[in-house]
Amino acid sequence: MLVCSGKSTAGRMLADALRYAFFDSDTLVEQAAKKTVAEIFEEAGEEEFRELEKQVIQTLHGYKNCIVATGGGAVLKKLNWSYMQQGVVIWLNGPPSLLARRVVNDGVEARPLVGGGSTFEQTEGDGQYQKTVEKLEGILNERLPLYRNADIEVSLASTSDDDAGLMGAPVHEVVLRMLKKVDARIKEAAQMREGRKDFKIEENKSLTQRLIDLQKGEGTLGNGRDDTKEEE
Ligand SMILES: Nc1ncnc2c1ncn2[C@@H]1O[C@H](COP(=O)(O)OP(=O)(O)O)[C@@H](O)[C@H]1O
Ligand SMILES: O=C(O)C1=C[C@@H](OP(=O)(O)O)[C@@H](O)[C@H](O)C1
Repeated sequence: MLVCSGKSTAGRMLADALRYAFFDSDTLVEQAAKKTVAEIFEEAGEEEFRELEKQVIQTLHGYKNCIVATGGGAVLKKLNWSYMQQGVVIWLNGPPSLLARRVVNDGVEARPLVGGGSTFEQTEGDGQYQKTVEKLEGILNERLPLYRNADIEVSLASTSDDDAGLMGAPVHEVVLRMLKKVDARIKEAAQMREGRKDFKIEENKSLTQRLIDLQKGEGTLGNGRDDTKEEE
């Protein structure tokens, strides 16, 4: 979820694959404020940006069948979590060394927290890259416990160890990883729902005995089937 993890790029492709609508919260904030994210940070400050971002996420949370790419700092507001968790939250997890390459490649100016803004001293070449890595490491350290609250974590690591892998896994691979994990999660949830529907307390062990077993750390509440019998 850090900057340049590909939330907008991969999010849009995921939405296309699912035929869902796609929203980019930074873009909606910019449209509402009629300023770029960098200008909002510069002129009104980060807190004002966070407030606008919260309003956008609040507006979007009621929508179904959509993918929302939030800004990397949306995790900072508790209220945003209550909106985001109406859906499935995906963490695109890549190391600062990788993301810094993308930031520098794009130009740091558009990313106020890592490069733009008047407080950041611009340097050339490797110095710029190194500074960006350090900045991202600092942000990641602060946010890691929050990113870990995501429902699904998708690695941005490339499987190729040549130059092509320096920018991370290609976007179609990232989208495939997201689809697989979302699919697995949906199936898991469906199985749990089925299990609950299947629950028959009158069969086999009594519910009281099952609860006693559970308290002792033995067995599960299960679905009413006799756990001691082999599957046929
Ligand atoms: N899987 C990828 N491989 C290589 N470059 C990528 C990948 N995903 C995104 N990028 C590039 O990284 C930059 C940031 O992508 P973006 O989707 O805007 O990230 P975010 O929305 O997380 O800030 C863009 O230049 C984009 O083309
Ligand atoms: O991580 C952050 O705090 C931010 C990330 C940016 O979005 P992207 O992650 O889409 O670059 C943008 O919302 C703003 O510059 C703040």
